[in-house]
Amino acid sequence: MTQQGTLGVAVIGTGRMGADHVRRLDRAVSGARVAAVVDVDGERAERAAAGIGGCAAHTDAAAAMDAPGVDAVLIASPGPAHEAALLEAFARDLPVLCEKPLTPDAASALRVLEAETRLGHRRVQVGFMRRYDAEHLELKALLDAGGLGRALMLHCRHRNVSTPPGYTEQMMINDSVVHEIDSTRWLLGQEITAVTVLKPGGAAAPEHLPQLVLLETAAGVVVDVEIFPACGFGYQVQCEAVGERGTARIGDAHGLSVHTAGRWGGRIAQDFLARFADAYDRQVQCWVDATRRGAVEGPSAWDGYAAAAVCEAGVRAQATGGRVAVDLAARPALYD
Ligand SMILES: NC(=O)c1ccc[n+]([C@@H]2O[C@H](COP(=O)([O-])OP(=O)(O)OC[C@H]3O[C@@H](n4cnc5c(N)ncnc54)[C@H](O)[C@@H]3O)[C@@H](O)[C@H]2O)c1
Ligand SMILES: O[C@H]1[C@H](O)[C@@H](O)[C@H](O)[C@@H](O)[C@H]1O
Repeated sequence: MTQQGTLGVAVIGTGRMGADHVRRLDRAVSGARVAAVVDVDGERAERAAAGIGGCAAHTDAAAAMDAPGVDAVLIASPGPAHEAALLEAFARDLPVLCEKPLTPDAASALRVLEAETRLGHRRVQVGFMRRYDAEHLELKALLDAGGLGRALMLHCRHRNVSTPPGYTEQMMINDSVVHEIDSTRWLLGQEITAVTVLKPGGAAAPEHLPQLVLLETAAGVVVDVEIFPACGFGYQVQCEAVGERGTARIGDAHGLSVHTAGRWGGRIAQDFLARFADAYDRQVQCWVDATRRGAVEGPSAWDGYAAAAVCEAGVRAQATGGRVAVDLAARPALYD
């Protein structure tokens, strides 16, 4: 860190999410600066570094981590590239904020977990940003206080306007429902034990049509998630908790509601960058603050691994049409 204690961050991957984090670290977050950016596409890295004083552009993550002034790493490359970057960061004992998913499958997530366990201390915060969203925090506080009595069900909806090029059916689980998997574990404080996937329209449902993902938890809570990856009209993340003594629901905010000329209506966010802007800011600020104090907080590598294990069961449930039990390794004491 510099004399003033400013955290020098290397951002790996400067695509949609990485570029947004570069802007956030440069302009919205206090106590940090972008010391280096990395992208396998060198021109993209150069564009991300342009205008940021003292920020070097690299095409190799290891070289960026060794550059002067780099104290911490933010990984925003695609999921399959996360394991290699995490292991490079561990080799240098650098703190990491890693975008979700920790890695795209349970075996590689377990390797990361074991590598961090060998270090003997936590190094990773995983980018499950909903844990920093004001509405999700309010719902969590209500559930923790027992405001609904014992929780019994969650009804969730996760809708995107359209699918990006190369989107696959498995990405509905690995890329999108992974968020509901993490919020279920976090909101309820329970592991998920089984997954079933139902496909309206038949087994050969194409990847732009909605699916229903059913999660069962260790204490018998049932969670249904509608994942609709190309709904066409907006980006929606909704969750209704049902307890023994009442219900509570988040995600309905439409901003300004206008009633005029026999009609009423509001707006719907078009993407996650708009809907979760405050949550991303809070997530990165909390990571910077904790890192400057020498602490590691927030969603852990265990949370990343557990989510990957549930996703793996979910992808199998998608393929088989059956109920698939989640196979979870024992939790190392580091994550108690
Ligand atoms: N938390 C959220 O809401 C959220 C939203 C979107 C994406 N994400 C996550 O962020 C990550 C990036 O997603 P995106 O939408 O920005 O993808 P993207 O395709 O827009 O950008 C990825 C970038 O990484 C670069 N890249 C590829 N391999 C690399 C490597 N080995 N080293 C360095 N750079 C590499 C690519 O050239 C590209 O510029 C993914 O893990 C994704 O799941 C999270
Ligand atoms: O990668 C994105 C991102 O993680 C969003 O938060 C999620 O809502 C989308 O469904 C997913 O495709």
